[in-house]
Amino acid sequence: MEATIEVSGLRKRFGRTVALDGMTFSVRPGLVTGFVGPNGAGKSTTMRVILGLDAADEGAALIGGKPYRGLRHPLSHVGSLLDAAALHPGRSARGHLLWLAHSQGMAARRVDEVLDLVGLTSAARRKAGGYSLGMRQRLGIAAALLGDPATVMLDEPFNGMDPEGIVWIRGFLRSLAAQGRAVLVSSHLMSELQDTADHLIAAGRGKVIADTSVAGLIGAASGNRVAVRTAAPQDTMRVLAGAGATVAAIGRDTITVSGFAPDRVVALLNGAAVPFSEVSAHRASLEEAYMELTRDAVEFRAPASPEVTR
Ligand SMILES: Nc1ncnc2c1ncn2[C@@H]1O[C@H](COP(=O)(O)OP(=O)(O)OP(=O)(O)O)[C@@H](O)[C@H]1O
Repeated sequence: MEATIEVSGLRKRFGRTVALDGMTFSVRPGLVTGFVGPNGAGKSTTMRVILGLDAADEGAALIGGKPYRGLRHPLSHVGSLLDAAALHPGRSARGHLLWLAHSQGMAARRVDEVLDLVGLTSAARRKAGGYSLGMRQRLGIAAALLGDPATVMLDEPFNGMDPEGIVWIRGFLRSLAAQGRAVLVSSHLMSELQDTADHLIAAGRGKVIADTSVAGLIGAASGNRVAVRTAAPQDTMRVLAGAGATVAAIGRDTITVSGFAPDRVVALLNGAAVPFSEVSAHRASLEEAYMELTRDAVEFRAPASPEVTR
């Protein structure tokens, strides 16, 4: 079966709340697709509809061309992590997975394989009630992989992960995609998906507001911009905006400049005796690219309101 998810025209209301308002996108094999958007955008509801846990009022969700309920051995087609907290606290990780494997007619050997894949082998016999949220996420991911599915769908898998866990999960998601699987990962923090997602579906108010490759998004957001690192951001902005550049503050000590080549930026700052530690071609972070996409960036444009740069 092909590793794809196709969602078309999903609509769903909970009473007066419109959770899904025509959600439409597809997830392709061999890529990590980030599913992003603010709280309440409809990400979890979409995933629940894909898995047949919620019924849509309208529209269709297909996994490898079939609705979830039409899959004969669902866990071998799609693995999912929706709520890592939903565990029996008295059961060990191994016990939990054995129970799941048994209910699906899978061999116990596969349980040890997935425990190893997610790095839980040494904690496998401890009770899950004592697990940190990060360990529960790993256990949830192990459960998702039990059936060696072509499609993997994880809702907020970075939640509760420590920095080491975040690095691990990024690499892990990349390896799942490299094996040809279709991987859909939701997050409301863009930084989590940095260097991980190949493609991005951005949702807002129950529908898709952007469906784009990450490389294209970052390329477009980077533009022909120059990044300046400086301990004097206000002076830097004043001088460069005064000379006609479009400038934007993207961090405490980083300014981006459009319209000027790096050597012109250096000459202007030197000429005005403004200190800086680095001037380089700018590569937008995923978070920055997303902010631009959703037009949240704070921008200072040259002639518009010079007083803001003072
Ligand atoms: N079972 C439910 N009953 C009532 N309203 C619900 C239910 N599930 C979701 N909603 C509402 O539907 C909307 C979409 O919620 P959803 O959880 O899908 O968003 P989300 O993008 O996953 O958000 P988050 O990032 O917070 O998980 C929200 O307004 C939410 O309050």
